[in-house]
Amino acid sequence: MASTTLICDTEPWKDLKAHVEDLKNTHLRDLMNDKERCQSMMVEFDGMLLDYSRQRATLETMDKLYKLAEFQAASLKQQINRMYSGEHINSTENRSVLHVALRAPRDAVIYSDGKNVVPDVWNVLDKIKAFSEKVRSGSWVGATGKPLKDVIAIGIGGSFLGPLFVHTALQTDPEAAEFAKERQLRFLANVDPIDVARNIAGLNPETTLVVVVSKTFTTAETMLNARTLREWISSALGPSAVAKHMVAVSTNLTLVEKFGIDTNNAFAFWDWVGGRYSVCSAVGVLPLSLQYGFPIIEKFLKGASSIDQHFCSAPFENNIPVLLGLLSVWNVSFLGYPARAILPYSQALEKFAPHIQQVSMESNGKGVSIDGVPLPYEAGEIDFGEPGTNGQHSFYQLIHQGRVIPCDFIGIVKSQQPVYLKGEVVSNHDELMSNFFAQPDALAYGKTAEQLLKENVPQHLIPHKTFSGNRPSLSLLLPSLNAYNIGQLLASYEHRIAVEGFVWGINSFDQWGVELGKSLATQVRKQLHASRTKGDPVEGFNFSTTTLLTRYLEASSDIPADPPTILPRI
Ligand SMILES: O=P(O)(O)OC[C@H]1O[C@](O)(CO)[C@@H](O)[C@@H]1O
Repeated sequence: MASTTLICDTEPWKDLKAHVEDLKNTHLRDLMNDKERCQSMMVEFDGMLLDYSRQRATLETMDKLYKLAEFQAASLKQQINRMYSGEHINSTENRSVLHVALRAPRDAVIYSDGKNVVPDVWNVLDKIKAFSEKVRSGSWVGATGKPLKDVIAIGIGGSFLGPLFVHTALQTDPEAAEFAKERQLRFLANVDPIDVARNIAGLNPETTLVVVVSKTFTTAETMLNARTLREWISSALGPSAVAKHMVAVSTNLTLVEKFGIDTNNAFAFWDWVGGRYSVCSAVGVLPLSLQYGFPIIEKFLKGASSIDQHFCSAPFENNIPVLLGLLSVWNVSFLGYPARAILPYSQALEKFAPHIQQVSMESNGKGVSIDGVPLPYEAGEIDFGEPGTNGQHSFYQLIHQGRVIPCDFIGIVKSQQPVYLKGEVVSNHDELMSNFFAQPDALAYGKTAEQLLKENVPQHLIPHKTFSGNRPSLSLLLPSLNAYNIGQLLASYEHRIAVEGFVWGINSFDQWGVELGKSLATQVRKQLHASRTKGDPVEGFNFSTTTLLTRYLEASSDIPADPPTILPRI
């Protein structure tokens, strides 16, 4: 059990604070000259290579970080063990945190509340396998007897971002793409009717299966979108078609049934799976198996499981998620860099940063310790990112010469879609990877005024063309980007974020911060209804909101009080 002492009051924390001073005058240029240091800052596991030599850290820094992690207030190893053994480490919701069980081998034993949950996990996986095979083979057909070749998955937040990331990453993997021929998978997340319009554009309800994904089955956006697509199906095919065209993924099977979905076609998961950690549950596995077939998705689960085993068994100095997590704590809490850029040099990973943004910011964006004590230090970080090289032509200017933002460069050895053009200097993937290798050095070394002078740069441009360097980054090199590697990448980041939260002494597995906005929206929804249907004046809001709401209502007063059902048409 972690102690209630705040980590910032411990000796290892204070020691690290003091250690920042030792590094103040050490430039990354100099650190990079120390080959022995660089060698010890390369870690390999299961084909993944992590190089963190471009962090503003020495081997002494790493020792101090390990000490911090081992110290009683952080007790990282113990906390990891508590997670794997199903203790209720999500204490504000009194829940275990067992997303590792979602990808555990069939014969693994993982307990939550005295029960081995692995057989339940595999019951659902087997059910998904059977169902997805029926749909994919055409033995499950729609209400008019046509096979269902298109899937719309409705869900938001954790019930959307992870599956979207994996789908986007698999789309161009030749093996996965082969199994997805003639099929489409789309994601409807935003309650904005434009998202509905875009999702149904070009689809025929007769050949479409809708998967409603919601842990709670109460999320306002998801439920309105689900009712909208239910209407889209039933207005085209009759209400009885819903049973053939809508299935659900949820922990709340009672509400699934109430909604009108046959619970035989509902795929369960459990309250010990946090929404943002649910991509390996039916939340991701069902839509992805419908698109790519279960065997491909099983490989993804195996990749994640490989990292799960590594995370709970490797010593800290060889443990990729632990190293990633500790370095993030170092950057945020000691070097004072509040943000992190996630920069995959792979277009297939274009949705990785948005997914990790939720996993990280919803997990660690907390202001109090796990015991409710206000934190005297900042926890969490601002995550953002874009695939290289697009990011280079967007926000890298700030990263090179403006603020210091530690960067994660993620590179892939073998492209999913290689292109070679006769006569070109390098292949297209080598061109991409040239940037992957160049950017970290540009950030670390920079360019001095002396160098510019030697290049005869005019004096007045020297300040503008100088790069201070000393900007930290890390590089992660994956052998390829198939389902297995995608699983590895996902689990590495999930665990990294847990490590950060464990050290900061916060609860990374609740998300109370999303509640206030939701309840205020309920009040606005009631007002809009009352104003539109009974002409009630706007009441109970501050001046600003009253003015905005009144303007909104007045400017849209042509909308009838009780309009007929209208579905988008594009
Ligand atoms: O799966 P549900 O219950 O619809 O919730 C969707 C998302 O909403 C949140 O509760 C808050 O945004 C997320 O944590 C969750 O992933």
